[in-house]
This record gives sequence, structure tokens and C-alpha cells, in this order.
Amino acid sequence: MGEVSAGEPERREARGEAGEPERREARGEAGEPERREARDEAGEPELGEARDEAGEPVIATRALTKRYRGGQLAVDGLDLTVPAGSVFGFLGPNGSGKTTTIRMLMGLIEPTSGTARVLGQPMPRATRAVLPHVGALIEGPALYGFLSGRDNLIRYDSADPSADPRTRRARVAAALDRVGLTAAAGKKAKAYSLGMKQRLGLAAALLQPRRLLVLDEPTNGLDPQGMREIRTLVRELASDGTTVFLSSHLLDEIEQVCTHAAVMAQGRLITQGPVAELSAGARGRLVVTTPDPAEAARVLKEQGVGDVVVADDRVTGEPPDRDLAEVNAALVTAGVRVRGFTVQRASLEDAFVALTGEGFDVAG
Ligand SMILES: Nc1ncnc2c1ncn2[C@@H]1O[C@H](COP(=O)(O)OP(=O)(O)OP(=O)(O)O)[C@@H](O)[C@H]1O
Repeated sequence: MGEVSAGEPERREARGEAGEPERREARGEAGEPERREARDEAGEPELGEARDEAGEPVIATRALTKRYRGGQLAVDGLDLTVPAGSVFGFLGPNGSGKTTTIRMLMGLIEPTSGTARVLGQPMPRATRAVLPHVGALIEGPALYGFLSGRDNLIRYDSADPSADPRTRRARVAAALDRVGLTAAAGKKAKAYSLGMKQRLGLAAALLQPRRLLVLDEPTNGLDPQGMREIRTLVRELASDGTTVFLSSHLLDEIEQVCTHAAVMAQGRLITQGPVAELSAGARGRLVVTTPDPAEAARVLKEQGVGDVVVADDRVTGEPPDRDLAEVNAALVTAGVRVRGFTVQRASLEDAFVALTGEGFDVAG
């Protein structure tokens, strides 16, 4: 986080306008290397490397709550558990409280109540011990457009008091290589596409080895190619053992890259767990393809299939509890010509709709 937030005047101004005094304070502190060192010497708790191995979650919150000064309850009693080594998707419509949660996790704003632990340490109290182990990309990377991609990274690295200047060039080259920007490293950042800027931001977060990467809507605003590049990168990073926590309002994105997910709506946690289990929780739909849809619909209803919908030659419905072989046999016995008989796997979207009774695209 330190690297990403260090020294970007345009962004700081923009944030200032948004009127977040707590955050500005936190950022000011993060920009003072001497003070950071002093605090470290003052004996902040050391991170126990054994913790993750012992199975302690990388992120754990209990009843975490944030009410903004204007009275808006943005996060409401959140109990979040992010297992070590997971690619964790933090999913929710716009305004559901994802960014507010991430800000609390990163020690940028204080919770109103409840607790948050990151890498086994309490936040925001242990911010200075924790953040060096966390790479973060929040609200797009802070870049100097007039500097090359490489020089932007050199600036970031120079702002990190723990980074050895003698190995800076090698570190920057490795980070550029990691995100596939070696060939474009000499170009000015303002000439980069949005996807390249995101990748440069990721490179900045990856200058040091990290135990946790926190990415807030990393593919937001990217074209499909840019999205693919970021997703591929996330998968690669995760395969190296880094825990990745990424927020998104895109269900299929979470299904494509994440092992685990939490779903937020209106500041509340709707569900969390392994992605496969979340979708399994919602039942898929039975799909019968037939040239006799009306007769098929009648038989399916008789067989206990719920919410039967006919669309051309497809009849779909909620599978009943009984053996589907019997349902199929009943169709055939009734003279329905069956071309296809399948149960479509439930998607995370089905799970969301089943849990909230709403479509996913509702504003929070
Ligand atoms: N600084 C603030 N002051 C007051 N209210 C805020 C502030 N920041 C966010 N909110 C409100 O808190 C709620 C949650 O916002 P948050 O940005 O955390 O949601 P989000 O899920 O990240 O949405 P998005 O994807 O749009 O950023 C929203 O109703 C939002 O308007």
C-alpha cells in the first residue's frame, strides 16, 4: 500500500475534494518514511510467519461496521474470513460497501465498531507492521504521466525506506517483466492504455514480495483484452502462493478467477465460502429441449418441477427433489419427444438471486 499511495499529487488532491479527513491523515503518515521507521523501532508487533501456515485467516473481521459522518451506514456487522492462499472475490453491486471495507482493512479509515485483523494483526493499530507485507491497488494506480513506466516504478521504490537502492533497477525490471511491460517500460505513462496503467500499478504493488494483494475493482473500465490480461496476472500471482483479495461487481469475473467469494449487498454480508459451494447452494435449472414444449411443461409441473418457463423449444424449471431419471421417463411415457434433458450448473448469479430475491444489478 505504501508504494501505491506514495507521492501522487493529482490523486491526493482529487481525494481531498472527496472530503475524507480520516483518509488524508492516514495517507499523510504513510508518506513519511522517517516516522515509519521510528514506529517500527518503537516495537510494533512483528508478523508471525507461522500464522498463515497454522491456518489463521489472512483477513478476519468481526462485526465490522462503518457509519460515515453523514450518517450513511456503509458496512454493517461484517464477519469476513479470507483463507490463506485463496483468491478471494469480494462481490457486490455499486455502493454495497466494498471500498469502505477495503479502506478499513488497509487502516485508511477507522471502523465505527467491530474489529479487523489482517495477517493476524489488528487494524488499524498494526497498520505499519502489516502494510509492508500487503500490495494494494485501490481506485486505480497513482502515476506520473510525464514519467516513463520504469521511472514511475523507480519513484515508488525510492519512496520505500526498506528498499535497497543498489538493487532498485533489478527490482523494477523484475516487476515490469512480471506484468508484461518490459517492452513498454520506456514509454511515458500517459501514453499507456488503461490496462497498461493498471498493470503498472500492479507492478508497483509487486516491487516487494507480498503475502497479500488487495485489488479494488482491478478490471473496472478496462476493455475485454485488458480484463483478460489482469485476470491472467491475478491467476499467476495466486499460483505463487500470494493471497489475493479482489473486489468486483462482475459475477462472472469472480467465477473465472476466484477460489472463494463473499457477497455483499447494502453493507451486509449475504454469504461467503468457496465459489464452488456458493454456486452449488443455488440449485441449477432443469432444461428440457423438445418440439413438444406445451406438453412437456404440463408433465414437468405434474412431476413437481417448479417455476416452469417455456421459451420456444426450451422448457426450464427448478428441479424437483425426486430422481430426475423418473422425470425423464414420465416425459417419454407421455409421448413428449425429448431432444435434450440437462441440469444447468447454477451460477454465482443464481446464488445471489436466490439469497437476496433480487437481480444482481441493483444499486446498493
Ligand atoms: N466518504 C464517504 N462519506 C459518506 N458516505 C460514503 C463515503 N464513501 C462511501 N459512502 C457511502 O457508503 C456506501 C458504500 O460505499 P462504498 O464505496 O464502500 O461501496 P462499494 O461497494 O465500494 O461501491 P463502488 O463499487 O460504487 O465503489 C454508499 O452508500 C456510499 O455512498
